Amino acid sequence: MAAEHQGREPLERIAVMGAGSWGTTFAKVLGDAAEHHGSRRSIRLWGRSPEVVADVARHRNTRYLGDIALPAAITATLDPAEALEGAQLVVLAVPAQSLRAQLTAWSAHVPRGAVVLSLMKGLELGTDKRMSEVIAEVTSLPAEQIAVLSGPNLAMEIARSQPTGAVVACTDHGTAQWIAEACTAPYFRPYMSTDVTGVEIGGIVKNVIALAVGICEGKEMGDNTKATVITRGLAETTRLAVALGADLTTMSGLAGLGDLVATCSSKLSRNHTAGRLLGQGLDAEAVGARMTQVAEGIKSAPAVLELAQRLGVDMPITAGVVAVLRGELPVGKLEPLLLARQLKSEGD
Ligand SMILES: NC(=O)c1ccc[n+]([C@@H]2O[C@H](COP(=O)([O-])OP(=O)(O)OC[C@H]3O[C@@H](n4cnc5c(N)ncnc54)[C@H](O)[C@@H]3O)[C@@H](O)[C@H]2O)c1
Ligand SMILES: O=P(O)(O)OC[C@H](O)CO
Repeated sequence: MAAEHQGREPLERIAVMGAGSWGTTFAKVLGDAAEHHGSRRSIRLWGRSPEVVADVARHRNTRYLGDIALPAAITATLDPAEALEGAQLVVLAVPAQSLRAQLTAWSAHVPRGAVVLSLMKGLELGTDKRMSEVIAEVTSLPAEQIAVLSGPNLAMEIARSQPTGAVVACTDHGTAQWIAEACTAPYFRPYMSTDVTGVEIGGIVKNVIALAVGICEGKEMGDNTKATVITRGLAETTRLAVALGADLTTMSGLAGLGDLVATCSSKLSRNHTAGRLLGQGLDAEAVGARMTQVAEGIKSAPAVLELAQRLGVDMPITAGVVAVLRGELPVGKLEPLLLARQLKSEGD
């Protein structure tokens, strides 16, 4: 099926770099998709923990996914070169702030014709670059070989085969379609887009807004408050995305509104959880110490704010979250600060 697009061959050899919650779950999606379509496929999962790699050999990743069984097509290795050898698709699922260093170490082993797909939802601190931009810089691959996937994709729900949608974006529609076909499973429905910027910005900023909603929850505020933060959060996400050249419609789609709603409402969300702890009075350091998995919004929030300020985009919720994270604003002052802002029209 995939061979019909851009002369690409069927997707049989995939490397997934990162054996945490999402890397492992997406490997499972790819394995289940191949099984569903009766296709041959080898999925090599790179992990840095010997225990996790040994567990995956027994078709489990207990640390991240409990007793969920993994498809036989998935094997795991500690050796990035072994994972990457001959890969047609390289899927990246490590914490955003570690990507540049890791990919630099791996890039000599990335096959030149491979497409690189980012699953990550973070903005690089210090450069304010999106993951697709970091990938382009480190690998020098052309845009048609760089794709991103985002949407309301809480890993544990997907690992349990609960249905969801996602968006695969690449400037080249054929590449997006090739990937979308390869990851279509009975419980996973990808849509295609050429709006890489919009899809990434939706995924990055929803983590910051989820921190804000988590703060509301930690302070035991009600649903009106949370709905207001979600809605105004979408407004500031949209302002940033459009200033960066994204399509407005992406923001009302799965990678915008869809992911924002999922992350802001779910107890499974690490960003939402981190926000709740902030709302209960813990400082950023104490919250970081409690988290066993990455909550990208904590590190990305200052980068999002810096990017917005550089573009002259107003992002008051993000600014408030950053001030709380930096310890510059007591969490109890966030609400009065946001409510006391100058009156404005809703569309502004
Ligand atoms: N978990 C989800 O539900 C989900 C869904 C969609 C997108 N994402 C995104 O996917 C990316 C990966 O998230 P995840 O949930 O798999 O994270 P995780 O914390 O569950 O796993 C991260 C993995 O990266 C590895 N790793 C490699 N280098 C690392 C380093 N320098 N520091 C820390 N860990 C390192 C860890 O060992 C671990 O296997 C994030 O950008 C996240 O926003 C996650
Ligand atoms: O657990 P979180 O907060 O990283 O969110 C996971 C996914 O991004 C939800 O789509």
